[in-house]
Amino acid sequence: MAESQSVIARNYHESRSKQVQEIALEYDHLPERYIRKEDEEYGDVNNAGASSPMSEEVPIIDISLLTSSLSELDKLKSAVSSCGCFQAINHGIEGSLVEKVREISQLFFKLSVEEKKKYARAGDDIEGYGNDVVVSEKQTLDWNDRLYLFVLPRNQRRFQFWPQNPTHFREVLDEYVSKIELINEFLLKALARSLNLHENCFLDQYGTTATMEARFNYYPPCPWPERVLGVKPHADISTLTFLLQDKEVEGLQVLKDGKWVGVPIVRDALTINIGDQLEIMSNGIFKSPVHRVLINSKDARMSVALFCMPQTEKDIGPVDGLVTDETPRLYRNVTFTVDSFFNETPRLYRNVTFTVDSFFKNYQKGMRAIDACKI
Ligand SMILES: O=C(O)CCC(=O)C(=O)O
Ligand SMILES: [Fe+2]
Repeated sequence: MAESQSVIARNYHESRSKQVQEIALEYDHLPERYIRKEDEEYGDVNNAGASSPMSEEVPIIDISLLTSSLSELDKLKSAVSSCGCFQAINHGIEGSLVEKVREISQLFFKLSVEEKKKYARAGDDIEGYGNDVVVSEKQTLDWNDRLYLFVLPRNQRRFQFWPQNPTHFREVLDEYVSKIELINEFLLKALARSLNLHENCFLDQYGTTATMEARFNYYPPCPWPERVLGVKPHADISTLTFLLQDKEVEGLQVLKDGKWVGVPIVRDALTINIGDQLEIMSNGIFKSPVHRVLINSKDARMSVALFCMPQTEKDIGPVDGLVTDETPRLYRNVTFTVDSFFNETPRLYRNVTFTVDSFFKNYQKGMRAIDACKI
């Protein structure tokens, strides 16, 4: 009894104080806190460990054609209305910049844990370097270390969390963020046109000082890959998410018609998915997909996600043209805010409040933030 208590205590302490990268080096045991539970899975559990990269399930869209080709626009609409994600090619970001983004991520995660901890997240914060955010003692932890940064608005950046090593980290990230800002705007217009709406209808709700968050993900290999998940099933709270996948190591899956579908690596492509806020704005036509990340026993995997969000505290709701007698409003309005993580006195709004911490709390309980907004 005393022994098992001490094992529990050891596991608990480890999951709080150690990064996954450190745990992965001790090949003798897997802390309990990381072992996945069946009741946290979505979809067909028999399919839970399967990885089936099927490129036809996640369409490749040539986004340079979206202003000139109606068939490409239609292909985009059908992709985001079914699996909710696509692989964007010809996005206009030079290959050399994409490579640099991968490189700064790689160089950062290669630093010693002590060096990385200079940018460590505070216990009650999301921003910074760390592993899974702990909101409950029962929560299963993701097999993932990350660096989380609020990159927009520019005047609210907290540079104490932006690595100075590698030295070009800040410059490269800033350049990449500027490019993604433009693609995000371009795509929001194209998505509106694909529904025969005024091209600014999503952008009008978006506001003038948008929010963007960056998450650099590092997934160490695990000797028991089927017992952990890199990221638990979740949907993003964003409007659009831009993901730079690892160049060689797969792992991302999206839930499509109750089955997990692998998202293959497509050279030079950005993997883009709809987030909850665009599902709400489109009154449910565009789907914010549930997705997760599998781990393997041999190779570490890296990815960089940029989450584009509207200006905080703006009212977000289904756009006028999409609410009709035949297609009634499916969601209440939401207001997106960035609250401190353990804020015990949440601010009240007229509408449902979508906070980053409510997202994490729902996520850790296996629920979706968007469920609270359904009528
Ligand atoms: O690493 C990936 O491929 C996906 C990561 C992800 O879903 C996230 O950071 O929200
Ligand atoms: Fe995600």
